[in-house]
Amino acid sequence: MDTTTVKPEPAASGPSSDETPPQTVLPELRAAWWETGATRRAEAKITGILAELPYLTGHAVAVAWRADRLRTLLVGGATVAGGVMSTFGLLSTQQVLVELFGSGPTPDRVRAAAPALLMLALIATVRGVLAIVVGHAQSGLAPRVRQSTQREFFEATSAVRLEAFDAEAFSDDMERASHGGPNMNAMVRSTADALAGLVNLTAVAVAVLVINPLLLLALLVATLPPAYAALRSGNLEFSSWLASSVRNRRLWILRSQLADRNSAPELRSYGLRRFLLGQYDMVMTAQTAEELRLARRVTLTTAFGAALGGLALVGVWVLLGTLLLSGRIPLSAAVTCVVAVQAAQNALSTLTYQLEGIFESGHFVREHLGFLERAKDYSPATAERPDRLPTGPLSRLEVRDATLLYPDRESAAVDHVSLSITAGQTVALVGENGSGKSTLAAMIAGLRSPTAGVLCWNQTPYEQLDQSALTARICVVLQEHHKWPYTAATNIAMGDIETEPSRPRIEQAARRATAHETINELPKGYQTLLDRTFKEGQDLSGGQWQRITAARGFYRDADLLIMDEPSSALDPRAEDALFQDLRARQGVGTTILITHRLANVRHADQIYVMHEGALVESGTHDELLRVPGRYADLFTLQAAGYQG
Ligand SMILES: Nc1ncnc2c1ncn2[C@@H]1O[C@H](COP(=O)(O)OP(=O)(O)OP(=O)(O)O)[C@@H](O)[C@H]1O
Repeated sequence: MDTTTVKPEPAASGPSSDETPPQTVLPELRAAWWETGATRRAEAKITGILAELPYLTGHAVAVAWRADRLRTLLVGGATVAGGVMSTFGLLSTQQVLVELFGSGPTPDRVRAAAPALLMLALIATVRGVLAIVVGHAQSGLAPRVRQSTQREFFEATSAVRLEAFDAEAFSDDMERASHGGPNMNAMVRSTADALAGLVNLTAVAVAVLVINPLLLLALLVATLPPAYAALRSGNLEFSSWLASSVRNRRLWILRSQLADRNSAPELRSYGLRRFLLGQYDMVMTAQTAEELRLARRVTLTTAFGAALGGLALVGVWVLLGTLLLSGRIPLSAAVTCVVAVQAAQNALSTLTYQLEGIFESGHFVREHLGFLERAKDYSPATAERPDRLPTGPLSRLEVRDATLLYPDRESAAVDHVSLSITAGQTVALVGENGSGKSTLAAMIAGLRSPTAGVLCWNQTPYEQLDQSALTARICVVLQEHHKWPYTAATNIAMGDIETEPSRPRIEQAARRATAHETINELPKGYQTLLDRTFKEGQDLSGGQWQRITAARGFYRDADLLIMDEPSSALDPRAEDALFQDLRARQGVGTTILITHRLANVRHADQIYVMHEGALVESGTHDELLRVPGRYADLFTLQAAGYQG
């Protein structure tokens, strides 16, 4: 996009050395959700816009019809009726003029024109009422259209397999499709308004035809060239708008560096002010140059359009003058034609504007529909298969030669891993960062499917089991937990959303996770909203959130509890309490623990050591310490740190 070479002032460019080449080209921004639509509009030819209209308007009508038939009928019916009224309005205007331009004394002429004038007033009133009906029906239709479209979208996003979110294209698609609701709404509204413009234009043409067919020629001369110019300058206006919005996005990025609380401490402590101001100058100079270039082209095209409109009007006057002088039309028809031209130009500008709207919002509607189709590729297709087996209580869990390769990654995150866990055992997964522990845990939890190999619950492969029944028997406390914007009580009770929340059970889970005191100290105790977006909402520290997350895990009371780094943010006392509780589960429930604090896994029945996706060692703590290996190395290293 931007290839302008703009060097920052040396004084303002901050640290630069031979190894760091000066930044001479602005880096491309990743496309924002709206950019694809706007770029498409900026590049579209008029024929391209017109070619898309039948499909888009047809879809808009179908969506509106499904959302609310009565209101759709009202909008369509009242719009057409309004157009019919416009025809009668013009015919009455002409009648008034015929009477006023007739012969005889003025009072007689006015009296003769009175019925047509009354008719005009009546038509204006009916048109006003019809406009209110259309407006009312449209406002009722809008929320229904938006709601049904958004629900469709959320149904798809909440159903797709977790793997979908690994695909970059899927996330981008999802971002763009998430705007389908408002855009579907806009498209339905634009379609209705375009219909109004079209009906009004037709109404004027019909009236003009009835008055004198020759006037139709004048109408065409007056309307077609400006319509062409309007659609053409639309492209450039879009390009110009795009350029300014890109500047705004760049500015927004810079604001997050120069005027933000989070960056403020580092900006000062590293003395980054001059460097960042230099970046600001570089970005804005290049961006402004691009905008000015486009502004010049927009001015030229707009001037061209205005000149075309002016020429068309001159053409109309010349044509009318010729027709009048040759006696082929009366004066009243000529004056009515002038009124008709005005009305037609208004209708046409509404029409072209709405066609642009349909095309632009239609792009996002297409994105939305495309996304729903693509989401089907990620849907758990077999989840509802009737032949799936129920999941009984866990007696043995097996991972057989399981491998998982993330998209766009060369090496497997989990590489041919086999292990087995017996009910009641506490098992630990340890290893360096990125060794595949969380990925393996996600497979065991049924959140991810292996690329190769199988996982079995009591000898039955996962894919033969009823998926929701399987995940109901497993609880995962994730390393990257989500901060749900609900009360503390709900945050815990969400661990078992299918059962009625029970306060004693919530408190018991909180106590086990050492969260009870923390919650009681909040302004509204368990009823405190844990999100500062809400009035009286509170935020918690990282460790306090971690306690709530652990409590949610305990609340579920599942056969298998998987805890991925449950204590990384806990203070030593809370950590000790948590692991004592987990130790008490040993022999009663099955637990998989992932942690880097190896002292916490000493009591595990089995420790699996992972390295670069593979399982490299296994055994109890004592067994693993007896032989030189990764576990012994890591443990000794950590222990030495504590001994000082
Ligand atoms: N969603 C993902 N898409 C692509 N690669 C991923 C994704 N999640 C993890 N990885 C990669 O897979 C490998 C294993 O990651 P994983 O999170 O399982 O490691 P880990 O042992 O749990 O690490 P840590 O101790 O840091 O939590 C890493 O190389 C990581 O970069």
